[in-house]
Amino acid sequence: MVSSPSATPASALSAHAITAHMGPCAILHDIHLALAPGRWTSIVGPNGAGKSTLLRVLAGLQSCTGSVQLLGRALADWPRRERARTLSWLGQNESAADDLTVYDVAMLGRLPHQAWLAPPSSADHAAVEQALRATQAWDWRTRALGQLSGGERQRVLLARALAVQAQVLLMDEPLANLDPPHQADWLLLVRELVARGHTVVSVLHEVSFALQADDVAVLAAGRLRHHGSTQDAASHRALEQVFDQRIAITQAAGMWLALPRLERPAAPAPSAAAPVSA
Ligand SMILES: Nc1ncnc2c1ncn2[C@@H]1O[C@H](COP(=O)(O)OP(=O)(O)OP(=O)(O)O)[C@@H](O)[C@H]1O
Repeated sequence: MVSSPSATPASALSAHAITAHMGPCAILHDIHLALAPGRWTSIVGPNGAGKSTLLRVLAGLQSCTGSVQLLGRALADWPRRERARTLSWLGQNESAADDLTVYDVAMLGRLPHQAWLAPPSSADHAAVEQALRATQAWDWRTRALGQLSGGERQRVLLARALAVQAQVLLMDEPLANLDPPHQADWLLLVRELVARGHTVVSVLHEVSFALQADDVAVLAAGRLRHHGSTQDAASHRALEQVFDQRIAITQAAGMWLALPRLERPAAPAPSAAAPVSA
């Protein structure tokens, strides 16, 4: 079990009355969300729903009104390095120096643990090796990041996030570019993290993968439409609804899966006021 700076907080992460703007546009509207410790939550919703923005708010990377609490303490009250050791972040299309070796990229995850200008400790090296092995990236450790394919690169960036050994991990589209075996490996990895008491929050487009989480937060048009267990029928209905009934959630091989509905939605009936063509 991972340690917590405050005595068993009710939420690993919680958002209170979050509203976020991009320029004049409101992107998130009055979001209230409490994520229990030791669980994996998927954030799901249509394109543009505000999923990445919400994840960035939870990470303290996006300005907003309202407040976010990490382990019971306001995000803004955490000393920077302590927060960086406690909350790890894997962003979408992350940039990283292409000239760095894979090993050095993963070592960046250890920066919050290192004293200013101090060389990496044996614990840092051990954490980096463990993370690179967990993502099957260890064999490329001397290669430059810029020489890797999209999926290989994603596994190195995942290793960087794992090397932090943070109690809370936030991942935006962690499955991007991963092939099916490595998607399955990611799933197993997250389950191991959660079994060890970590809290994981991931934005996932692939609804079938999102349904393997403990909980799902369903967003649409910047509003939280539903938050509940992935096993609950209410969660399935919320997902089908925000995707305009174009998916059907069904059980197969003991798992909940989302299947595409291939029939097109019925066209709206012509309005009485519509002009009649000659
Ligand atoms: N820099 C920006 N300026 C203006 N609007 C933005 C900016 N970044 C994002 N948006 C808008 O904010 C909304 C939410 O974006 P966000 O990336 O959070 O959505 P998302 O649910 O993660 O989408 P997707 O599934 O397509 O990745 C979108 O309508 C998007 O166009």
